[in-house]
Amino acid sequence: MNKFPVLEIFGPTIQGEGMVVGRKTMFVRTAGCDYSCSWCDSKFTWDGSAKQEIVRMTADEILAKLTETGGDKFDHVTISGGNPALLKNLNELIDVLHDSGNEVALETQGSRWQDWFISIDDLTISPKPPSSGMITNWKSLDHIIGTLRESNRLKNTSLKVVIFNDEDIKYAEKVHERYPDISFFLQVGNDDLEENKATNLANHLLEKYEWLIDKVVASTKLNHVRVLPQVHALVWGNKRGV
Ligand SMILES: C[S@@+](CC[C@H](N)C(=O)[O-])C[C@H]1O[C@@H](n2cnc3c(N)ncnc32)[C@H](O)[C@@H]1O
Ligand SMILES: Nc1nc2[nH]cc(C(=O)O)c2c(=O)[nH]1
Ligand code: SF4
Ligand SMILES: [Mg+2]
Repeated sequence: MNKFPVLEIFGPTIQGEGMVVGRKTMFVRTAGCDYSCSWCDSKFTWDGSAKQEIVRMTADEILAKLTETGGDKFDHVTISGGNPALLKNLNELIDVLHDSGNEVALETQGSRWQDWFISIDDLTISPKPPSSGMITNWKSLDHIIGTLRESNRLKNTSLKVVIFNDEDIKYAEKVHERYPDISFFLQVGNDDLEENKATNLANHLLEKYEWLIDKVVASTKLNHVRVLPQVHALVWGNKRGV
């Protein structure tokens, strides 16, 4: 069996973002990313600072740890990172999770395709706007969305763009125009990753949320969309493992 680099296994908690926001879920966070977003809230997955915490685990070992941590208090597992789409054999984990009665969600940025995307129940693709410092490879994104469409998986797929400024709004409009039939989410960007008091962060992020709502309401190109904050950031602030 293949081993996967795991940085965190936690929960049950709620999915704080996007298409299944509020859903009770466990999290598996893999190490390693092909991007380096300026505002990444999970930099420890790729900047080397948590290198000694990475554990190489088989799918069975991950399920055992999920069960040890969450008991029988979960039936949904979200895989995030880093970019879990760097892991070619992750189908092994998805199969083990499905076989044990779980639904499986995945968070990725849309830079790499994997064949196992078609077995994900809740697939979130989060292309990165200009504020991240990353450049979108539209060919890759077209290929990913096109393959999901041909495989009849668009019902299981969503796009989620994190917004920090006006340029990011323009980028979100472009993404939504390019893939109009995919469930589309705009998410408040957290620009204060150092704040360690949850209530201070919540007050700040709620102001950002109001700004984002105002922008989307005023846009003629963002109609069939949803606007959300990171609910976990409102409740627990910048705490890790929630
Ligand atoms: C940490 S990433 C891991 C998965 C994948 N690498 C990706 O970016 O989609 C999970 C989600 O958190 C979002 N995110 C990261 N930093 C953020 C921040 N400072 N504020 C709001 N959302 C953020 C990402 O855009 C992504 O949708
Ligand atoms: N509660 C909670 N919801 C989340 N949604 C996406 C997360 C992520 O870091 O990928 C995340 C996370 O870390 N915690
Ligand atoms: S793609 Fe995701 S994990 Fe990678 S740097 Fe950007 S936000 Fe962080
Ligand atoms: Mg997060």
